[in-house]
Amino acid sequence: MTIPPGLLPEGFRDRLPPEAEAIARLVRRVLDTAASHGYERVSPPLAEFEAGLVGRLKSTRAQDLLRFVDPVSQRTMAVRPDITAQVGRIAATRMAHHPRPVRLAYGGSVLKLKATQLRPEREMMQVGAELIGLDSVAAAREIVSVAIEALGQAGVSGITLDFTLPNLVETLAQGSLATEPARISEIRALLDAKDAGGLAAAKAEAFLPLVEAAGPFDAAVARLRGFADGALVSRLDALEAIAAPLDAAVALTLDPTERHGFEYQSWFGFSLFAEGVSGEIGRGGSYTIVHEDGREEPAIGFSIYCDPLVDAGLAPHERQRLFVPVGTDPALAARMRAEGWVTVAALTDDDTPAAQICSHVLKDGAPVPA
Ligand SMILES: N[C@@H](Cc1c[nH]c[nH+]1)C(=O)O
Repeated sequence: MTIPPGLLPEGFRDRLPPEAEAIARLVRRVLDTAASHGYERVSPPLAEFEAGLVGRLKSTRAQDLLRFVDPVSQRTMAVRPDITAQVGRIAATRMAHHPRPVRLAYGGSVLKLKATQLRPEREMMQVGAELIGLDSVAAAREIVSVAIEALGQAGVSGITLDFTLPNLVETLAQGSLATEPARISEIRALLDAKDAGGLAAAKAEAFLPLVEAAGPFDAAVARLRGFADGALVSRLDALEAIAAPLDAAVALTLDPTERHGFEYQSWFGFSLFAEGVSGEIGRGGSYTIVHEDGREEPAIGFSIYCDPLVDAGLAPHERQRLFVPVGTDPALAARMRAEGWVTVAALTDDDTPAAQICSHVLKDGAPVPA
């Protein structure tokens, strides 16, 4: 079968102007915000040995990776589906002796093996920050506030933050809601489906309050406090402490059993949404990095997905384009650029502002609308 020219595999695409620039700018703004809080950039490779991507964080599975045999090393390599695991590898190896906590930031493409209905694209631009060495309330507060500040700097408004407690069900099942290990996955599936009837039929009514509580943060916390389990109470206290300093403009919700996309997160997780954008724009939480000697280290971080934001028309290009006719003094064009204009030089006499998508033309030394 011949592949038509220009056809890309399903889930892949070219970004054209102005979207390619909008993505780059979004990445830049998030990284600049993270840098201003002390997060230094690392740049791991696009692909690496499969073993490096699966072992480091709990529950990344080899079958979820796009794998191939490297003709050079003859070993199985995989394209990264998430940069967090690579940052974990760096922190556990080359930066293992760096004083803790280590603050690192990253931005780059990731590749998912399969698209989802909500996200048909398989390649995505991920940008984020990780704090390694701590997963305390103070660390969570910092990570959540840097994520929200970064989105604000990138021009994203109408943010909703949905808290979750990724390993709560396991904790309760080993504690006050003692459950046989064999039944935990059945109960998890019923909780995922928010199947109250199913939980009752499975004689797991004790977990029902977790389904019923999901919703706006304050009301959800109040409901769950009635559930009064020691482990849950301490997590609710932690969530309240994380939520307290947040800008009132950020809408807060809590879905205590949401775990979709939180395969490796531990006690704390959150998803980010923005008005007018379908699906999540970011996600984060606490997790554990496994070192070479088996030692486990706590960490916490966030990732923002730039594609849905740009697809929704956010982060538009605000600089205006100025058409510079043939024969213009280069020093004048340079002055315009210094003033913030994008200058587009005509290289032939028949070029036009319309052909160069210019909003203005340089005429008699000054910009005038085209
Ligand atoms: N990398 C995770 C989010 C995350 C960052 N740090 C911790 N969790 C994701 O994209 O789902």
